[in-house]
Amino acid sequence: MKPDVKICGLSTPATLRAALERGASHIGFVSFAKSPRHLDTAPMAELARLVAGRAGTVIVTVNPDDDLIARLSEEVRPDWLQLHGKETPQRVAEVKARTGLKVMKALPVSDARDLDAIAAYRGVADRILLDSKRPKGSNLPGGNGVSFDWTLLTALDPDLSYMLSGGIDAANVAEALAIARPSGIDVSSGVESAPGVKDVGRIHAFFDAIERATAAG
Ligand SMILES: O=C(O)c1ccccc1NCC(=O)[C@H](O)[C@H](O)COP(=O)(O)O
Repeated sequence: MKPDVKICGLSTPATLRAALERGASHIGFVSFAKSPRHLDTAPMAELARLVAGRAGTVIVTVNPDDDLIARLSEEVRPDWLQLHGKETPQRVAEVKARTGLKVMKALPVSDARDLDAIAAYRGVADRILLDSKRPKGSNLPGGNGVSFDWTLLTALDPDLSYMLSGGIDAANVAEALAIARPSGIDVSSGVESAPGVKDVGRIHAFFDAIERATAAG
């Protein structure tokens, strides 16, 4: 089955259009000042208008306070908020209740024990996103272009609907899908030519690789 595909950290109309034309299910915009992919609210809202019903618009935030959540929700009108910090299950529930938006909760994984955290968010978050842990020296909790051991995920309940992310690109996405069998794949660095610079050619190569992998069964 074809996985959902989230292209994260888009910041130009041309790369956004390429992702939409190739059938991205989710388009991610980053609201985190330290990120090379950060967008202020006004340009984010402008790009979000181009998505308009063609995919789910996701705003990625890290431990956002209520003011930021309100501003992003009102000005950008996303479908999803992705919480990529240390938000508790209670905070996820509160954000959903305050905004009425769907929430994707990112959980960092480096070993099997990290998967224990999933239970507390299941049924609270609308989707779980399993990402690599922040590597030493990085000040970003995501978008680092590093992967983790996907074989850990073979132990998960097959009914868990989650997105796999972290260091995925056109060269390894077939392997990621074959090993982990996630219901969705998320990519950022793997479709960039430099940090924060999305590349139309790499976006096409990424979708080509997914199409080859899923056509092969
Ligand atoms: O992408 C960022 O700059 C970012 C900053 C702060 C929090 C989260 C961020 N990205 C979240 C994502 O969903 C990325 O797509 C995910 O971490 C995978 O990134 P990559 O390994 O670069 O493909």
